[in-house]
Amino acid sequence: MTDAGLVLEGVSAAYRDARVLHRLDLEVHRGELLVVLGPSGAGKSTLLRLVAGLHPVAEGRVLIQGRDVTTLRPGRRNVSMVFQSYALFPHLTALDNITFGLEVRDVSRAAARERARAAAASVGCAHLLDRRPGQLSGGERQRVALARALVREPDLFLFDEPLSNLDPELRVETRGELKALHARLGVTSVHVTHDQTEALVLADRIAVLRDGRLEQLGTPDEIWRSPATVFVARFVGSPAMNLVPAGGPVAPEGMPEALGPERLLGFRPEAVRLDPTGSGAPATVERVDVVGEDAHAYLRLADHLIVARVPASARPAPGDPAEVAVRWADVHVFDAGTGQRVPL
Ligand SMILES: Nc1ncnc2c1ncn2[C@@H]1O[C@H](COP(=O)(O)OP(=O)(O)OP(=O)(O)O)[C@@H](O)[C@H]1O
Repeated sequence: MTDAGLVLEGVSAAYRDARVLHRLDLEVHRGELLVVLGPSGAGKSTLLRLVAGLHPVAEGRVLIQGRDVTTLRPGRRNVSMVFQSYALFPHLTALDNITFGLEVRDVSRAAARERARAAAASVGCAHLLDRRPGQLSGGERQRVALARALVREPDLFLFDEPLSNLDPELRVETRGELKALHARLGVTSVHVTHDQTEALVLADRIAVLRDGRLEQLGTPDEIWRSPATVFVARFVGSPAMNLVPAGGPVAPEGMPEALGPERLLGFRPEAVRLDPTGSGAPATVERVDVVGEDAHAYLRLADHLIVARVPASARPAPGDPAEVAVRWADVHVFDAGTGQRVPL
């Protein structure tokens, strides 16, 4: 038996006949913050709901700190879930929302209120306890929802896109606070998002989910530096990694051997150099998007469009000729058929 924070063993889930998770194996270390990252429909929410006991397990087992909870009711799993929608009761004050359900678990009313105040203080909403959800901003509601999750002192936190309803500035601020809170409490956490930046910033490790299957599990550094598949390579990074067939329009500098079109070469926009050295591939600038200090220059090379990230101050103009160079050290190689990374 393992005492990992959470273990999924060959777990499948379905809606009627449609299977949405396929024999997933996943181990989250105790105290770890794992981010499940994937596009819409990948099965992220289903995975969380299944761990919380809100969706049935079709096959396999779920273990929380070594305890098999596969068939346990949600209330018996000692798990706290924070939803995107906050899921607060509109007719109750923040304080009553936080303590709701605590008193039935053999905690006296006074003790429950004491714990609620402490939890609220730790997430900065102690001054809001008398208000109802309708009198709170989105960010304040999210804090109350967090306090409600905290006060239960769970073995496992589940976060279902808790930042997605916040405006960009508040999202960045709350993301930082969540990370600090996790570092302070050290409770095993699974956080679901489709936002790659959120995943890279928050996670100890990232599980990339695609069509109900695990595409890659690794630290943010591993996911960024050695994406296991074309899917991960393109999903993480914005603009997405360029991909061209080997032997095609771009010949990386220092490439040790010639590769055939059964291989794909991947390189990030920031790896593309536009300085004309006379040896790069000739291209034409098709479009330029300026994003503050950065510019994304889209370059046409025969049938291929690749994107370069350059300083806005040094950006080319649409219609300009350009020369594209990439260093071999910046290139990722994938199998064109399977999409798998090819070790070099
Ligand atoms: N109640 C339901 N009945 C039938 N199919 C469902 C139901 N809920 C979700 N699905 C399907 O299950 C798959 C996984 O959905 P899920 O909500 O887990 O994905 P997700 O990765 O969380 O997506 P999002 O980021 O959009 O929330 C999708 O194909 C979805 O259409």
